[in-house]
Amino acid sequence: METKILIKDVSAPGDLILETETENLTLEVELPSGEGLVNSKEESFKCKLGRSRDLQSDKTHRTATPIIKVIDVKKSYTLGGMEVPILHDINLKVLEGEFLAIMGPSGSGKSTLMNLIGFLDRPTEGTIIIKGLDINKLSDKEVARLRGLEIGFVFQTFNLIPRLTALENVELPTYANARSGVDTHERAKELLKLVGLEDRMHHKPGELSGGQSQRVAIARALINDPAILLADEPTGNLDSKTGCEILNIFRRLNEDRRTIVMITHDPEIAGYADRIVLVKDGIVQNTE
Ligand SMILES: Nc1ncnc2c1ncn2[C@@H]1O[C@H](COP(=O)(O)OP(=O)(O)OP(=O)(O)O)[C@@H](O)[C@H]1O
Repeated sequence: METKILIKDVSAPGDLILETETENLTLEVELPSGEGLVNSKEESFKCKLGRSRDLQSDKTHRTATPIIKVIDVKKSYTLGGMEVPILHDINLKVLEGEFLAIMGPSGSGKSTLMNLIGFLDRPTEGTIIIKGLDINKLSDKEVARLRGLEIGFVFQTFNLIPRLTALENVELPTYANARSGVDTHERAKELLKLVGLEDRMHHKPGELSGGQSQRVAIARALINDPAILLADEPTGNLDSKTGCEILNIFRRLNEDRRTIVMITHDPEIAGYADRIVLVKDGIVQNTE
């Protein structure tokens, strides 16, 4: 039996919010009953690596508008008084609704690039524009707010707070930034249901498996309904089956219009994305 959820009003407390603030669209999401984005009973959700034909043909949610623009960006670190260049003249556009994989060898600058895209760091030179806003023209406070509302992060090591429950971890970002009119407690519960952790809400990270922890991290990343999800080796600490389930969650989120940028060194995992860019020695080797 399937449950149909019709999401109409993003402002009503308790609603599952899957829309951006600016695009007040009606959206239908069909989920297997009680399973959210994860179906542990396997049937309706095939865990298969690689792009499915359906995925490639159904890209109606993608627009031609770049949501991320990286323009002539350089990044250096100062080490022992010396400036060490890490990224050289990076130019990259990510379209709204796109699923992009960034690949490259260890030390090539992938995480550095992701930190810049996620406004966790500022470029030494060049411009980064997220949703039309130029980081160079924003104060630290404005950058923090934009990051808190529009960007969700998922890391290889989950980065959950050990003494907080899954539910408390998911709610945590809303103490710093939250969208007005949203019941964040209810939304955190809905998101945990969505990732299949309804029965683990009150467990602490030490009582969860790696896959469950990563699902909590994904729910946390979605708590403020960000337009962009940034994932740095999200399956790096997981076995292949669990990693595959996480990738399927990303795929569903992307089908629901979320822009995803994922770092990976694994070509098979990168094959899940719409497009792959290669970073080598601090240079983007291909932009298409
Ligand atoms: N805060 C920092 N200070 C100095 N050097 C840094 C800093 N962060 C990263 N680096 C250096 O920048 C280079 C690129 O690091 P980065 O983490 O971006 O690579 P990566 O491609 O993500 O690697 P990996 O796949 O191993 O995670 C490395 O040589 C690293 O030592």
